[in-house]
Formats: sequence, structure tokens, C-alpha cells
Amino acid sequence: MSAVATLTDVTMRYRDHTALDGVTAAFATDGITGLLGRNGAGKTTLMQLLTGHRVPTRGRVAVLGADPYENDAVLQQVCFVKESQRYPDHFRVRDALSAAATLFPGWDDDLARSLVADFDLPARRPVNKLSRGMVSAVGITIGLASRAPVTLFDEPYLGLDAVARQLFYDRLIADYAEVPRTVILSTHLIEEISGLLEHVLLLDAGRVLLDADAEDLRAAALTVTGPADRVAAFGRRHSVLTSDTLGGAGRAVVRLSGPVDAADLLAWGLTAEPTPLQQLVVALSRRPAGVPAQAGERGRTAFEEVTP
Ligand SMILES: Nc1ncnc2c1ncn2[C@@H]1O[C@H](COP(=O)(O)OP(=O)(O)OP(=O)(O)O)[C@@H](O)[C@H]1O
Repeated sequence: MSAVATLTDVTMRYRDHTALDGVTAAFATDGITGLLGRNGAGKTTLMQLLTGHRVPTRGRVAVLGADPYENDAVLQQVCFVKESQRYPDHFRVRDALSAAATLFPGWDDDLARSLVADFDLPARRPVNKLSRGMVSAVGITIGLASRAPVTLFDEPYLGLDAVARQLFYDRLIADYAEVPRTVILSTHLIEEISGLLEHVLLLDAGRVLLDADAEDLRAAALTVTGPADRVAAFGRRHSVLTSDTLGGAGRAVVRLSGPVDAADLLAWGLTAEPTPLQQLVVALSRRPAGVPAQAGERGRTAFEEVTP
């Protein structure tokens, strides 16, 4: 894989709190990565390091072959759409877009205009008079129209309604097809974006819990249902991530340790379907009740061998 951005054994501490702990990861040139994880997992911190907003306590961050911190040559190739982006008080929508146009060499004005129209953004209205969702739409417009080789969206759609979110996904995928680039998208709306993702990086308490191609993930787990004893027996052949029973019926999310023959499943009286990404992430990130998230401790590790 040719990587456009890497973190090598990166630790980030805020006073006594370790937000990232020994993270090593690489982001492919031209790829859409979902940066996933529970609240406080370290997603924003990781993005801040990639965009030169912070310097790691330990380890190395490289973007386009160089340290991004205070590096203008790198940073003009990087667009970071933050969860709660603030704009100068007097800025109208069109001012925000004009300012962005001067920052990014690849800025596409036609694309910006068409996104403004699609999101129904009032170009002359001050940004601080927009609704929460409209402010998000401004950020998304800037993120897409920047056409930056490395574009990061940190939960970009606070307040956006379902129709506008779908518009974002559609425009992202269409524009990515036209101008491939590296997109890193952090979100809690995993199911909504799972179809867009080529790669998944899952953080838990500051550590990498999963780093895998989305395609491999789809083939790596099954949700199996059927008589509880048979589900349990099937699970013993593989690796059970979560399971529950209701009466005599069982259901388990199973990480496969080898190929599964459909006829074999049928003979066992079981039905199986691919495990949705969201369910998989929940299963992997789940900690036993009462166990706090703490960097330095690993979460569940059942999936680690799947990591390419
Ligand atoms: N400036 C800071 N000072 C102290 N602690 C911080 C600071 N920024 C982040 N943290 C802590 O670091 C941890 C990781 O935070 P981060 O914002 O990176 O998580 P996140 O995965 O983006 O979470 P969320 O999904 O809730 O946005 C959290 O425990 C957070 O409280």
C-alpha cells in the first residue's frame, strides 16, 4: 500500500490522560477510511495530529512525507473539517467559501457552487445566523470543494437531517470517483457510511483495536442464528464475539477462523448473514460492565489476527 499519512508508535498525553497510546497506522493514497471508536477513543486527537494542530508526546507523524506541524507546504494539501468549526463573526457563507478558496490550491469553485445550491445554503447570510445543520453543510462544502489530497471530516454532520446526510454521502462518493484522494471520516453513524468505506481504523481507549480493509471485514464475521445448542457448537469452532439466547433460540456474532460451507450451515440447522459493520464495531468495542476505558489496556482482541 502506498501511504499518504502515517503514525508511528504515537502517544499523545494531555497532562495525566493518555489519549493515544502507541498508535501505528497508515492511510492509503486514494482511499476512504472510517475512523471509528467510542466517545473519547482518540479519533479527534488523531486527526489533530495529522493536521498539525498538535505535536505528539512521543512517536512520529508524517503526512505527504513530512511532519505536518507548522509545515505550510503540507498543510495546504490538507483540509480538516472539524465537528464544531468556528468562523469569524462577520463571515457570510460566501466569505467562508472565498476564504477557503484562497487556502487550497485545488479548490473547485463550480463544485462549491453546486453544493451550496444542493444544501440550499443562503450565500449572503452570516454563518453565525445559520442553523446548526447549515453550519455543518458549510463545512462539508468546504471539505469537498477543497479537493485537498488529504481531507479529514471529524463527525461533520452535527444537526444535518437525513436527506442532507445522504446528499453528503452521494456527493462524496461521486467526487471521490472523479478526483480520488485520501479521505478520513470519523463518525458514530457507522451503518450510514459503511458502504462508502474502503478501510476501517477502530480505536478504543487510545489504542488501535482494528485496522482492516472493509472488504476483508465483511468476509470475516457472520451473525448466526438457530437452535441455541447448535449456535454454541458452531461458535466453538470459530470465535464468538457476542451471543445471546431467547428460549431455545440462539444468535451469535462469530469471527470466522476458516471458510464456512453454506451446505454445512444448513445441515446444522443454522442461518447466517453478514454482520453489519456497526454490530461488529459494537461487539469489538464492548467492555465488561464496570471496566473503564483506559489507554494502556487492550480491549477485546478477538479480531486482531484479521488485521492485514
Ligand atoms: N485538550 C485536552 N485536554 C485534556 N484531555 C483531552 C483534551 N483533548 C482530548 N482530551 C481527552 O482525550 C481523550 C480522547 O479525546 P478525543 O476528542 O480525541 O476522542 P474522540 O474519539 O474524538 O471522542 P468523541 O467521539 O466523543 O468525539 C478523551 O478522554 C478526552 O477527554
